[in-house]
Amino acid sequence: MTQPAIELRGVAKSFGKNLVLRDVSLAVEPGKTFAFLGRNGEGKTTTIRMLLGLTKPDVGLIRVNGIDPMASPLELRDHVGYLAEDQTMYGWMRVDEIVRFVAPFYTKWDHELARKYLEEFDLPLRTKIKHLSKGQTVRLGLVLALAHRPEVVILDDPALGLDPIMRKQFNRDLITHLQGEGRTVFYSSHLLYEVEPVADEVAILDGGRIVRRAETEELRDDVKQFFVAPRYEPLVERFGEILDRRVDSEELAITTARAEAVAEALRREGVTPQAMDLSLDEIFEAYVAGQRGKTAPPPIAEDPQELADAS
Ligand SMILES: Nc1ncnc2c1ncn2[C@@H]1O[C@H](COP(=O)(O)OP(=O)(O)OP(=O)(O)O)[C@@H](O)[C@H]1O
Repeated sequence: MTQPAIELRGVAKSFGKNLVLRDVSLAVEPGKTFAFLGRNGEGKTTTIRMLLGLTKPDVGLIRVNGIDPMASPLELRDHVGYLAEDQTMYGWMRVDEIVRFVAPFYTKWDHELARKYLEEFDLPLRTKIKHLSKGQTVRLGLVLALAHRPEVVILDDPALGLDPIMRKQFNRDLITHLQGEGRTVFYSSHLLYEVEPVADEVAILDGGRIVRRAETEELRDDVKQFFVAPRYEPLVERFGEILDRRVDSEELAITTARAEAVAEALRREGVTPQAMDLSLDEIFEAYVAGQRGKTAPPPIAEDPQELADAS
């Protein structure tokens, strides 16, 4: 087996009494774009800081291109490009100045590539950073993260704060400049739909663990919502991993991660399964905020007429 580009094994991390990561294990194959998803505060940035050797795990093993980030932080720099969630740069520097400033930190800096990216991203060389738009700042961050041709690129919610058009543009830039060159991308986000167009695989972090890891197509096939009479709840419980359940008038709406098994079990009972495809956002929500344990009360109608109709 080839060495994974990124590997975490049994990683845990607490801050005081706050147990943020309980037991995180994952391996990313070289050349893949891996989306690391979780709600705000779930520990995505903490994981990334550990990959960069900035935070020490309490227990567990971390390797990036086979390098232990805590033991060899300098060696790691040459192999990794990093774009932070709120890239802060010296506002008084001009675009060309920051590129000249950052280049000597890397032994493999490619001046020609930096020049090419600056041109392709349409960045104004003589403009001060504080006068760049949010979109231009993110693109400049990308130039600084990529011009040393790192094998592994780590992006921490990079499109946060960009408008939808700019987010799409950012993803297009990623596809053009990273995936074409076979680099490994670790893309952290709290929005599944945002990373879906570029991700080969997604992992969902919740409660300090990876609760699901899959290709996006596989997720769509596996996770569906079924509408069944309440008496079939135990059957669905037996055959499907329940992620969410809600009462919807006379029926139960159950979201399961084993759609095929549930459909088959219902068919065996002579019931034609009513399965609904879910959007990626709904799938993500089911994993991180679903009502698994007990039947949730019906949603409260906000419209007074709806309330009157329901009574
Ligand atoms: N240095 C620190 N000291 C104490 N607590 C910390 C520290 N760093 C992170 N935390 C806590 O760890 C938890 C996870 O934070 P983290 O920034 O890793 O989450 P995240 O998933 O990246 O969130 P977001 O999407 O909001 O950036 C939070 O409760 C945060 O307050």
